[in-house]
Order: sequence, then C-alpha cells, then structure tokens
Amino acid sequence: HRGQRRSREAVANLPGPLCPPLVGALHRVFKLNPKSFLSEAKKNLEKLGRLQRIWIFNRLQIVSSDVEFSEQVLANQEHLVKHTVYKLLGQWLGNGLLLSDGKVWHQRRKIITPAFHFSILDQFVEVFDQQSTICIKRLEQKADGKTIFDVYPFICMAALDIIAETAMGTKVNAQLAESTPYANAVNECTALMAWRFMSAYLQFELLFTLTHPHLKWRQIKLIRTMHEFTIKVIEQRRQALQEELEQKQQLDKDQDQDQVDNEVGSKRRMALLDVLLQAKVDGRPLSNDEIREEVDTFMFEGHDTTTSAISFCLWCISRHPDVQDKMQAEILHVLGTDRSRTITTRDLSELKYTECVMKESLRQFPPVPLLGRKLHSDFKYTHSKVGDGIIPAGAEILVAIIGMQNDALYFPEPELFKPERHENGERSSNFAYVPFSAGPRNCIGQKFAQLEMKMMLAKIVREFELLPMGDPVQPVVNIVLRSDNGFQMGMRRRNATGETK
Ligand code: HEM
Repeated sequence: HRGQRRSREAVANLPGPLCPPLVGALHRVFKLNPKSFLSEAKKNLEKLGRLQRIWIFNRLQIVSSDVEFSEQVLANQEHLVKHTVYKLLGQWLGNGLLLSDGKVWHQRRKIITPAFHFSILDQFVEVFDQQSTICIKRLEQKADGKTIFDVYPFICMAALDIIAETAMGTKVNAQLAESTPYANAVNECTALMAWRFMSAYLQFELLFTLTHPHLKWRQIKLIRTMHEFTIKVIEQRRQALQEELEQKQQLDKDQDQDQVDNEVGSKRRMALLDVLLQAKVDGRPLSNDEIREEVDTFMFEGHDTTTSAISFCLWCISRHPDVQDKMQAEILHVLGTDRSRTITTRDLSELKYTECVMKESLRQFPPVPLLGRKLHSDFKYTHSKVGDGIIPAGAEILVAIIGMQNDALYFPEPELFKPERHENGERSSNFAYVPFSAGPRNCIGQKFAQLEMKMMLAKIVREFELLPMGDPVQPVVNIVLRSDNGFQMGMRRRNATGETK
C-alpha cells in the first residue's frame, strides 16, 4: 500500500484522466477497441497533452507522444523488457528476438545482426523481384480500370512468400493455388492473434481459453503446424550445410581455392536460417528450438509489418496522382522500358523520390503504431516542460509512434501527404520520426523491409496506374496498423512507356 502511494506521488506531476482509487480509469478501458483506439487517443492527446499517466486497477501506464520523453525511453540501454501485452505472441514466438530480454536477448541480437548484413540482403533482392512479378500477374485480373478491390490480400501473400524464401530458404507458394499448409497456418494464426489483440480480456490466455475453447484448440493446432514445419526445414538445412561442408573439404584436398568457391559457394543463396545454423554463442551452436524461435519471429515480424506498409503506401499513391506521376517518371528513368530486366539493389538505390514516398507513408501510417516497455527498476527522466521525474518500477510505458509522427510541431500540416518533406532530410528531432523504432531495440529488419517495399512499389507502379476508387482507409490498431475496410482502389495497365489505354 505504501509502495502504491509512493508510485502515485511520483507521477502526480503528469496529467491523466480521472483515476478513482482501486479501479482507476477502467471506464476508459471499456471504451477502447481497435476502431475507437486512435480517435480516443487523439481526444486524450488534445485534452491532456503529450505525456500522460493512467491507472488501471494498480497498474500504471505512461502514454507518450512526447518526443523528448520517448527519446529517453528508446535510447535507454537498461529498460529493454517488453510491455505485458506482447505476451500474447509468446506461445508462437517463444524467446525470439522480439519478445526476449536480458542475457538471452543480448546474445541473440549479437549473433543475428550479421544475418542482416548488406551482402546477404543483396542476394534477397532477386527473391523480392521474382515474387513481385508473381504478385503483378495476380493483380492483372483486377486491372480493368473499373473494378474496385482490396489490395491487401495480394500484398500479404507476396510478403509471406518473400519472408519464407529469405528466412528459411524454402518456397511456401502462398501466392499460387497450391499453397502449403504452413503458409495457411501463418496467415490464419496472424489473423487470430490480431483478433485477440482487439479485446482487453482475450489478450489473457486463461480468459481466452475459458471463453473460446474451440479457438484455443485451433490456435494450438496452428502453432503446432508451424513449429513442426519450421523444425523440419531447420533439420534439412542443417544436414545440407553439413554435406556441403564435407564436399568442400574433399574438394579442398584436390583443387585450388578458386575452383572450390565456384563449385560450392555459388550453389545456392544463403538464407537467414543458414547464418543462424553457423552461429555460436559462448562457443556452442544454437539448438534447433532456439533457431526455430528466431525463424518464427522473422516469419511474423517480417510479413505483417511489410504488408501493412506496402498496402498503406499503395493506397496513398492511388489518392495522389501528382505523386504517382512523379514516381512513375523516376521509375521509367531508372529502370527503363524493358520490364523483363532483373532489378538490382543498385537500381533501387537510385529511386530517391520513391524512397520519399515510402517515408511519408510510414510517417502517416506507421505499421507499428505503438510500442511498449515494462519497467523493472525506476526510470529517471529529464523534461524541459513537465520537469524532471521518476517513473516507478512496475509501470508500463507506451510510446505512441503514430502520435509523434503526426504532430504538427514536427511535421507541419501533418494530415497532408507530402513526400517532398523528406527530400532534404531535414528534421528538428530524429526521434520524432521512428517507424522502425530507435536505440538498442530498433528493428533489425529495417533495411530488408525498405528494399522489399521499394521493389514491390516500383514494380506495381511501373505496371499499373493506381486509381482513386472505393472508400478511404479506416486505420485500426490490430497489433500492426491495418485498415478496417481494407485498402480499396482500382488499377489500369500501363504500356512499356507508362501510358494507360
Ligand atoms: C515496414 C516494415 C517494418 C516495420 C515498420 C518494423 C518496425 C519495427 C519496430 C517499431 C520494432 C520495435 C518493436 C518494439 O520495440 O517492440 C521492430 C522490431 C523488430 N523487427 Fe521490425 N519492422 C518491419 C519489418 C521487419 C522485417 C522485414 C523483419 C525481419 C525480416 C523485422 C524483424 C524485427 C525483429 C526481429 C524485431 C525485434 C528486434 C529486437 O528487439 O532486437 N521487422 N520492428
């Protein structure tokens, strides 16, 4: 009780809604759902300011759209434990990089970082190119200039194919008719988790189990399907690597080095999984289960976020013909008229305006709209407006990326879609724009995601004119940011020089 009083005193300087003793702001929580979340948050922001404290029972939540405060949270090297809400994903992702903390996270982050090295990502660009081509073929059926459709499922399947092939080196054919049970399970499980995330009580495993036993059973089955598949792939890759190593040693004995490299090195593309198989922690390799947790984490983090990012960006492009024209001219200039030519990392690096379009869409619609930490010790902060203070151990902090990136203080007229604001890279604070987070727990897949996004956007805009047809997006927070009514648009094919018929 005394601890409670101390905590309440510690944050008394921060504004917050009325929080009666015992229950706290429970009345507010009942009002929240994914649809109301963003509008309620906006109302609170206008009423209470950028930094707020909210008590729910005896749990303290600090909600920050305040760049000065968020910077200190994100850059902090000690407070790296995730918010309780992330536990929802625990049975699927285990101790993978997204959820782990402490020593496990430190060690894993260190050995996984080289897996995202430029030389590895460079090989993946070929996969991005090939899978985007399949995506375009599938979109053709809708591109009659008249049909209104939701682009989301098309992008989602392409993103799933991309992450499976790059993370595991295995095709799952989500985009083709004969998709694997694994691809279906990832898709269904992601949807189930997003649905559970929508409700305050379904997030708790016990309450979910008690109220929806059939869905709990389904969840167990889906997770088992995914885990069995991932483990099988890991065992196969481990064996293949071993065989290659033996073959290389044999060749080494008889031939010169150049020939060995040619025959073995060029055999196949590395997958993120191969890097994990060769990694060692304190002299020992990772176990199959540890590797599985990481591969599952890539599968989840690496397709849901990019699908949201690409879908929102395509929708923004469809609603801004002037932006689309400028982007299309750049794509034509850099990639030329031969659509069969393979697109390289170098080509992508020259698409400067396209990059600004991506940045602007990630600003307005960040796929990860909020992120959260749980404090295991007191957190001291300094602040030019509310003064210096302490957030007590046990509290949870939510950093509202979406709030900071749509703040007129940092982005004048934030509701306007203006890629040009990123052209000279000027920003009053680096931490006002953090779609991939920042600091020690930032997104390890940032470069991967940017290359994938650029490839898909460039190829789709080169092939089709996106038309402003259908209803506007209705952003909702479903783990990642999605749109409640999909991403509606029309499309019309372009000829090689970019004109539409
Ligand atoms: C546009 C796409 C993406 C966005 C906006 C995004 C954003 C983020 C953000 C904001 C975080 C921090 C989460 C937190 O603090 O709780 C994060 C972490 C992470 N992301 Fe991404 N991400 C994207 C794509 C990817 C991809 C493609 C991969 C993998 C291939 C990936 C893998 C991860 C992992 C493993 C973490 C946890 C890192 C750690 O805690 O050490 N992400 N991402």
